[in-house]
Amino acid sequence: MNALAQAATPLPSAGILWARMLDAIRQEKFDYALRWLERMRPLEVRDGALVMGVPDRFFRDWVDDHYRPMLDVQLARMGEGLTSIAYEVVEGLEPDPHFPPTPSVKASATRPGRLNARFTFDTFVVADSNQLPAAAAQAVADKPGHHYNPLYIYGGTGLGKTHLLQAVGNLIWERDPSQRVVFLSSEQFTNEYVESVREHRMGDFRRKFREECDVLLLDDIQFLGKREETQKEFFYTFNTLYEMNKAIVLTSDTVPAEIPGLEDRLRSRFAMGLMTDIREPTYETRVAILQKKAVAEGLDLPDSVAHFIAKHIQKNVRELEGALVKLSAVHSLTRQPVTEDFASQVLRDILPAHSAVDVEAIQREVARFYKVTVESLKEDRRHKALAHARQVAMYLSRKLTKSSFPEIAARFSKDHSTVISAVRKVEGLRVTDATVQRELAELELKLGNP
Ligand SMILES: Nc1ncnc2c1ncn2[C@@H]1O[C@H](COP(=O)(O)OP(=O)(O)OP(=O)(O)O)[C@@H](O)[C@H]1O
Repeated sequence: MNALAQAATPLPSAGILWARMLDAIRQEKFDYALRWLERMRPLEVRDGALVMGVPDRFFRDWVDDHYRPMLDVQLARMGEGLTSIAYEVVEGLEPDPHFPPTPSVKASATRPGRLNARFTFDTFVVADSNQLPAAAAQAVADKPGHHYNPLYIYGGTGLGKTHLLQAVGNLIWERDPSQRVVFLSSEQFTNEYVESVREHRMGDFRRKFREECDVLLLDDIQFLGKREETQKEFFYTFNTLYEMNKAIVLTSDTVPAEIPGLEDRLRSRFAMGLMTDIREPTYETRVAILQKKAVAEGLDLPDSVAHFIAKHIQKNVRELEGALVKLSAVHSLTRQPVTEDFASQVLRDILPAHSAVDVEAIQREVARFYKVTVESLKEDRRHKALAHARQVAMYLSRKLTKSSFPEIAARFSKDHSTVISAVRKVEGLRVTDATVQRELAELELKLGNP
């Protein structure tokens, strides 16, 4: 038994299993992964799954997107018969004392909630496609409330908006921990508002966002347009903070004028400071990002392989990062040299040539196959056959396209946790149910992915 496992003896068996896994991962030198994994807390073993506590849904999706293959391999290697890792959001989760964090995230215990120490200006690659938003974000962090208030950053998915927003919060807090930095998404703002109304705690809500907030960082404000009452509340929050010269930074997938349902008075206020977009990275930027991330990951990435990946993954920094993490994980496990051939083999699922099919095409094919309508796949009806078709469509969307859980969820008008559980369910059925196995094989053949 290794030292960690011994130290963890008083923990339930989930703790011991996790200690063993972490130890193996440490020996494989997945230092980058460890910064994330060490922040999870083993909770229990349930239904063949090791259930891990995570601080929030964002964290869960990131770990699941980037480290699932590696975790699956480690889980299988333990030979305890566990088949998957499940996650549960645990409010106020702090690093487990049995698994002390690496120095880079040591401060995370007291860092304002939802701020992640990984997203800093140091780890952000500045290039033509993001120069202005990066400089503006830096200016806000240097003198909060004085420049560009509000700063409004918009652009496509996976291009670094959240990263910049977090970098502002981290830098302000690191320089002056007395600054009350509030970071959250507009969905979280909405949820907190609704909960406060329901529980008659509006006083607490207003205190949090108007009085006890020096810097408000609101991510993905495009969702604000959907809720009239929340918008009204946000309007007063905004005005109060603005009048007190408190810094406000907002991100969105589009300009205010194109956010459906957004009130005019908010539109005009969002435009009062600086509005700036992050564009898709150029070829050179993609190579630079890959090289910088490879250094952080401790991966020796030959130029030819960086160029190979940059050539194939063009739109999205999140995907570039995912590719690199996967490459690094497989390289550490197999010790195969990192060449273009190796990269094309390891990344075959995520390189575009293999993902020509999109979610809409999958919905059409699945609907035809199960003799239901595409519309019914997006409804809430729980009729058994319909639910199965919907789950299969979600599973195939995840498997055959490069879409993230939230992107797939949007296409099915569902919450992304619904997509995650659907995918898990069908993954299980694929192993245990011969009929489902046949259905999937046939559908994948039809979708051009034999
Ligand atoms: N210029 C960059 N330098 C380094 N990392 C980057 C850069 N741009 C994006 N990333 C990384 O890419 C990933 C996705 O970025 P992020 O989550 O900030 O995207 P986003 O624009 O907020 O996307 P979404 O709209 O889908 O939320 C993150 O892990 C982030 O660290």
